[in-house]
Amino acid sequence: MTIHLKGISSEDIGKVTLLVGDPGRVEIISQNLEKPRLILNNREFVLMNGFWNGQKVSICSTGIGVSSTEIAIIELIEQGAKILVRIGGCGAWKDDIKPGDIIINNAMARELGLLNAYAIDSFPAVADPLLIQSIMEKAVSSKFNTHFGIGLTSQSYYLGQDRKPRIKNGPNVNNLMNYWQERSILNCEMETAVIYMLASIYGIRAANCLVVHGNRLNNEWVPEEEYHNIHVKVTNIVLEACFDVLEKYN
Ligand SMILES: O=P(O)(O)O[C@H]1O[C@H](CO)[C@@H](O)[C@H]1O
Ligand SMILES: O=c1cc[nH]c(=O)[nH]1
Repeated sequence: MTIHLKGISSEDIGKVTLLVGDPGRVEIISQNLEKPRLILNNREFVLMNGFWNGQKVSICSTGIGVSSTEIAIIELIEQGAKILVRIGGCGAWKDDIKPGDIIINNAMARELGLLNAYAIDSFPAVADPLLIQSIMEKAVSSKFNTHFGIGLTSQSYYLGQDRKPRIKNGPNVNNLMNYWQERSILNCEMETAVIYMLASIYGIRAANCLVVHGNRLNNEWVPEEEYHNIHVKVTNIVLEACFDVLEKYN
């Protein structure tokens, strides 16, 4: 079942698999690992593995959005991935969340029909509670401002995230950001719901730990180099949390 993650085997998958959207970020965060090794580079999918405190970890890019993420997750899980954590970027939709802060989402809202090849819309997009708790504790004791709550996974970057390209009105998007703000949504990105739903369907653990790339209300964004450095630090926080959960609960 590795039509896109061509030729990988269960040997390539670590005890923990970190997921990023951007293929370029795989190598950046692999600097946290000992003996980092490139396993695969095909289309939007880059897979590396290495060791963290002697434990095997893999890092895989999912590309942007639902379809490429579904492909990566199915192929990783079917090759034995048991813990998936998305370390990615997001936009904050709440005024007190600053660029460079961290957001951990316990659940995701999403548009109707997302993953309806797998389950009807009432199926939840929720994180593993133990993993989320552990990541939350590590993040809070780090120097980062950390926020916790429900986010939105959108299938669109422009109109579906309340941006205004030349076409300013779609069938469902009037006051979209305001609609979700009134429902206490913290942030928006494009992959987490897919990961949470497929992990729940397969009975494995998943969580996220996102870096706020920018605040959509005041349009402040983190400079690119700082943004990458934050992802590197977040990777260590997440790995500590995952291996704590593995040690306590297996
Ligand atoms: O920072 P990454 O992980 O690439 O993710 C975010 O950035 C992309 C949009 O620019 C989407 O994939 C969104 O979820
Ligand atoms: O606003 C943003 C920022 C990062 N990723 C998104 O999908 N949206």
